[in-house]
Amino acid sequence: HPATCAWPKWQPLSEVCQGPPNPYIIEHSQGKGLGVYAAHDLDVGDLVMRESPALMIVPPESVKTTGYPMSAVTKLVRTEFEALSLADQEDIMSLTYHATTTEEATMDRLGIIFRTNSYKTGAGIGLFPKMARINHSCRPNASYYWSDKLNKRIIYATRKITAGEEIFVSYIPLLLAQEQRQKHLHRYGFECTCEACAQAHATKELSDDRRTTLSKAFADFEPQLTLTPPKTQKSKQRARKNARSSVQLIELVHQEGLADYYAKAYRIAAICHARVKDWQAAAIWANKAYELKLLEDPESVYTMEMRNMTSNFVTSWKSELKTEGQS
Ligand SMILES: C[S@@+](CC[C@H](N)C(=O)[O-])C[C@H]1O[C@@H](n2cnc3c(N)ncnc32)[C@H](O)[C@@H]1O
Repeated sequence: HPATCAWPKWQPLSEVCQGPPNPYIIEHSQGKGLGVYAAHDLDVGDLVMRESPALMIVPPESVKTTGYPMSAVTKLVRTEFEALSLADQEDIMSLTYHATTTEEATMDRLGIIFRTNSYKTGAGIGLFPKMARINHSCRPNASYYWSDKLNKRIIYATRKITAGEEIFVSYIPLLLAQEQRQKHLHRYGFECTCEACAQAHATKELSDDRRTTLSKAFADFEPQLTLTPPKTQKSKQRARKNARSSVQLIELVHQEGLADYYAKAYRIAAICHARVKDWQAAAIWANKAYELKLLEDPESVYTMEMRNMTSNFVTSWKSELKTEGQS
């Protein structure tokens, strides 16, 4: 390999550098059917899988109360499926599925497989037969994004993963108490026994509290995330309070081990500290968010946003230091 090949860190595959064998293996997972395991140690940001959809559809508009019109989806899926090779069709039909009683009465097996295993891909929904073997955890160690440019879905480690450890993503929103999470998971047909759900009662209550507090805090912060400086005495006071609360938010998200939400919390802290002109803290938090966003998707608008914020806050911090030095 050339010296520039930094596999398995994120890097577009070149013709020269194909990297070592897959960073994952698919094997039996106790009580969960098949699962995906790390073939070697993985660091935060390391690539786990990159896969193009074996089948992709652009669904009709989703209805707020009932979701996608499943009969239309099933029809689209069937058309795409019939254009595939026999081997690809067999691969898809071997995937696990779970159907509700209504689904069993109204949908065919292919439609149900698609519903249980598909993921969003920008404007479409795709089926990725290898990724479809990844099981769910309410405290996952991996996350994903869709790259339009590569036409691939990318799964990367969000925590350190040791060789042999199972790789998990989340199928559902995670800032919910266990009971609500379980309701979301019913459509996949299993009772979750992940490390977050299997905790003893008292620890689980604490975990539920943290998740509901985080959910409310993220929603409360949202309308206040502007870089316009506060003008009135009252809004200055609120901005100072927000800066303190944003640090508590980070502590909470770390305590809960929800790596999927770290960058979101760092971004909030960066903006809140910029509003009170604490440029050093603002720059540090923005840079932390940038580092995570960069690992996830170097080209996303969120990565660019955090890069710009970091550079602006560093500039303000430098000019503050210069002014202090002159006085
Ligand atoms: C997308 S598939 C994942 C791969 C699947 N284990 C297989 O063998 O193909 C989703 C299905 O996996 C199982 N599953 C996923 N996460 C699980 C978990 N945390 N506990 C138990 N079963 C799980 C459920 O049967 C679910 O419907």
